[in-house]
Amino acid sequence: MVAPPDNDVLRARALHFKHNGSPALSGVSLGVREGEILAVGGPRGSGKTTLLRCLSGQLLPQQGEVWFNSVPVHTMGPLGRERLRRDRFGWIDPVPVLVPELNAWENAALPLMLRGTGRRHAKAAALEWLERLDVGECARKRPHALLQSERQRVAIARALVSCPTVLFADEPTAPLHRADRTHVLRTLTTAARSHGITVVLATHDAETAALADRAVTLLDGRRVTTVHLPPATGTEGRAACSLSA
Ligand SMILES: Nc1ncnc2c1ncn2[C@@H]1O[C@H](COP(=O)(O)OP(=O)(O)OP(=O)(O)O)[C@@H](O)[C@H]1O
Repeated sequence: MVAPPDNDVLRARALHFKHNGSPALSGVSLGVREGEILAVGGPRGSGKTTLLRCLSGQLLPQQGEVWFNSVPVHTMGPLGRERLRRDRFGWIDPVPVLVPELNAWENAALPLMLRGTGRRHAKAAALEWLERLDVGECARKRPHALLQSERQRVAIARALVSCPTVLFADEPTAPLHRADRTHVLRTLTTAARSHGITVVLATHDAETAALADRAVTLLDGRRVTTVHLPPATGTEGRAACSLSA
């Protein structure tokens, strides 16, 4: 087993994963460089979520390797992977999952408190992120009193609050109106770039993928060839298109 190159914070080698016998990933390999925003594109059911779950240690591939820096995630036990996720990774689901008994700032502050940060400091950091995501006024409301789009912004604040090494975002703007998506995505990508957070972003939306530094595309659990295009004037990030399966 050989660790990935130094500039890859994450690397997958020949990943295979089947859900109850049905293939979701069939030999996917990729590297994610430190600090980059990588979009994982592809149509529904192409394996994006399964790939992010394998990369983040939530699922163990049946074959293949996942490396986080020089750590072989695929050989770690459940406790080690749980600790890795708590201490180094952030996660955004397409649908916000918040703790119903906690208000918005307490939800957003959770990752810091789980790492042992004091309540005062955790609250200040959570409030700052809620403000940036335009839900500062919701700080004292519980999830049931929030709109779905507000809950998703709280979930995004929670994912960013601890400045994770890698943030996995699975269709993070799915519950938002189209008009809100660009603002939230820009907040997310700007925050990631300014804090050096590596982002792996699953999306089937080309506009979202265009905010990334690089895009890879899945089709039926396999990577398809990706070509990089130079940055277009007035747009953030670079575009990419897939040529062949
Ligand atoms: N828990 C599960 N049980 C059985 N099959 C599953 C399960 N999760 C995913 N699959 C199947 O695995 C394949 C890949 O699914 P996955 O969710 O990874 O794709 P995706 O590209 O993220 O799709 P979407 O854009 O719809 O979220 C699909 O055929 C899907 O139906």
